[in-house]
Amino acid sequence: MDITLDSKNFITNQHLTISGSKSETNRLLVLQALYPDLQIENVSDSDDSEVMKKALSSKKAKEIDVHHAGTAMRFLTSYFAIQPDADIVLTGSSRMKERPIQILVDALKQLDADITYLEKEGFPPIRIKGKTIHKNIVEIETNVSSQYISSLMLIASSLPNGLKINLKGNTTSAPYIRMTLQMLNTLGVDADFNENRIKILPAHQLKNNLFTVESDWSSASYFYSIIALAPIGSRISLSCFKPDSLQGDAILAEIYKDFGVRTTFQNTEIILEKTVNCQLSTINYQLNNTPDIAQTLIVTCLGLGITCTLTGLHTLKIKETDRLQALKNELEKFGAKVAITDDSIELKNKVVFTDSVIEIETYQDHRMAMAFAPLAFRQKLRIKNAEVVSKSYPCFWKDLKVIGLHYGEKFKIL
Ligand SMILES: O=C(O)C1=C[C@@H](OP(=O)(O)O)[C@@H](O)[C@H](O)C1
Ligand SMILES: C=C(OP(=O)(O)O)C(=O)O
Repeated sequence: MDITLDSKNFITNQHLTISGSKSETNRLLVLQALYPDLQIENVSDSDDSEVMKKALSSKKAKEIDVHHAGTAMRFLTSYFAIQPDADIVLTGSSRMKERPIQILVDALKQLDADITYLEKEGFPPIRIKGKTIHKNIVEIETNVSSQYISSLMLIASSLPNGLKINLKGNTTSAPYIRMTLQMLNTLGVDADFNENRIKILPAHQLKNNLFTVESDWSSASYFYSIIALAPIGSRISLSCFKPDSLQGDAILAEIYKDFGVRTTFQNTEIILEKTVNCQLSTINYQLNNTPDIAQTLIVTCLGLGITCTLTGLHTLKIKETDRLQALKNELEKFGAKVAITDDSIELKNKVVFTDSVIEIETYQDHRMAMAFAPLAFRQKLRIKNAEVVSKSYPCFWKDLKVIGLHYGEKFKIL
């Protein structure tokens, strides 16, 4: 499905409820499989969480296909490795077969797990024969994906001897590791993280059995971008969010001040309001902690006529697509000059928007579709394969319609 966007009118005072964080949800689903008394509120409606639920409930399956869901692939690898009756093949989309998993598999093998590669060494699909794991010390590299570390942390308290994880190298996406740690602590698991050591004690049961998931800040990023590109006075409220978020992407409230967007917390809502026009001509961000908002940010900059350099992005090449290359390809369609390296992207000029329609390819990446949508304030867009958004945000197009963004004939509610 393609969507044509042509947005002229906008917006005051609309409200949206954003679904639960997919990162928090997918952690809790693993923990719920390990501690069945756990109850989860505000579960994510994302495809990635649906995939996770299905995988964890198909006890007799011989093969599980996680499609594009990175967290499901990584978290389920550890989960099945410690199920004594499991003998399962974990596979995914063709892109998933290009997303590395060796660092995690090697760490689990240090613990005596039985995992083999079925196609290419280091990549899914993998065969996992589960067993009881008695070892309790592991060393792991941290500069490729934080999901490997979270994956080990999620099974740690279910191991008879708990787990000590020694982290090696420069940690990428660190807030996601802290999210896992804080969630374990909130549930009453004894877990701590000091310098480069994580220590988690065994727990037969959880002390707290209810967890309410905060809504998804990465999903909120697209509304930050919309408000940044909208006229002064535009405003939208989103729920359910907390000032003391576990999600690193909550930094959006700070970052978007630079673009004239004020965030006010009111009970469980955030109110985003465009208060001033952005006076900046250029901006730099180091996004090693928050890779998922890189696409949103660079598109906001293009829309506002701000040049920018985003660094700390080496992991973007191994996400749903090579996001650095995909951004370069699509931004250049607007006349942008874009330079990429292995870990950065630079937008070098201000572009002139026109009356023509620009077609955006989405590369099977939900965030390509959602990040470009706010540019409808500047240029008519045709977003190809718009249904990709369901990986994290199935109601995205419907929600844009609710807040008054208008679409061409091809618009359909998903
Ligand atoms: O743990 C998580 O929930 C996630 C960690 C990050 O991945 P990396 O650690 O691979 O960067 C992030 O990009 C992804 O969307 C979700
Ligand atoms: C990178 C992402 O997800 P995952 O790695 O879980 O596929 C994402 O949602 O942007």
